[in-house]
Amino acid sequence: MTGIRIGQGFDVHAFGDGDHIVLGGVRIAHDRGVVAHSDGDVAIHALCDALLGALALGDIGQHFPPTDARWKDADSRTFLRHCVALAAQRGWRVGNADVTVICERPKVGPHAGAIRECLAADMGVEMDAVSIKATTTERLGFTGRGEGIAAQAVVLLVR
Ligand SMILES: Nc1ccn([C@@H]2O[C@H](COP(=O)(O)O)[C@@H](O)[C@H]2O)c(=O)n1
Ligand SMILES: C[C@@]1(CO)OP(=O)(O)OP(=O)(O)OC[C@H]1O
Repeated sequence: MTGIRIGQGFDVHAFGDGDHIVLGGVRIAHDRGVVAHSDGDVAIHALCDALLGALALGDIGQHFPPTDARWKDADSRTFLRHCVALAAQRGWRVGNADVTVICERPKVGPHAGAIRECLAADMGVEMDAVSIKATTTERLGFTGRGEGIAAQAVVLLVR
């Protein structure tokens, strides 16, 4: 078996009532919340799917079914640490990860440092192995209309 694996993930949640969102494990004050079974952390959900993809182990909904009451309002960091443990059990560790968040608001840039710190801790890597970026869609589409937030992630696993 070769010494590297790559995976990618994508997640979307609709905005709903609330006064904050959780992104990359960090609580960010906002005039909307997200509609989700868990805490609705799109960055971590995309990262989990990237990890599970690299491992060819299905997707987040198969490991943490939205029909399971255990995951109601769950802290998504639990999911991320579980996916990293699944990788470790198979001899893999995270090489680096790159996440793009897609929304008009909130601004992600001011929180990037805290998010990278949080994700790096959960993945057992240095902060310089974790990238978080953000983009608007120039007011186009569902993110552009402020209806929801999306994230995509790419992860490299190494032996
Ligand atoms: N939710 C967001 C969206 C964007 N940013 C930062 O603003 C820059 C410009 O965004 P464009 O969509 O106009 O390219 C972007 O490069 C990010 O640095 C952000 O922090 N949060
Ligand atoms: C995270 C889980 C947990 O039940 O539910 P949601 O918070 O709704 O998030 P989603 O991105 O739809 O992934 C599915 C589930 O695994």
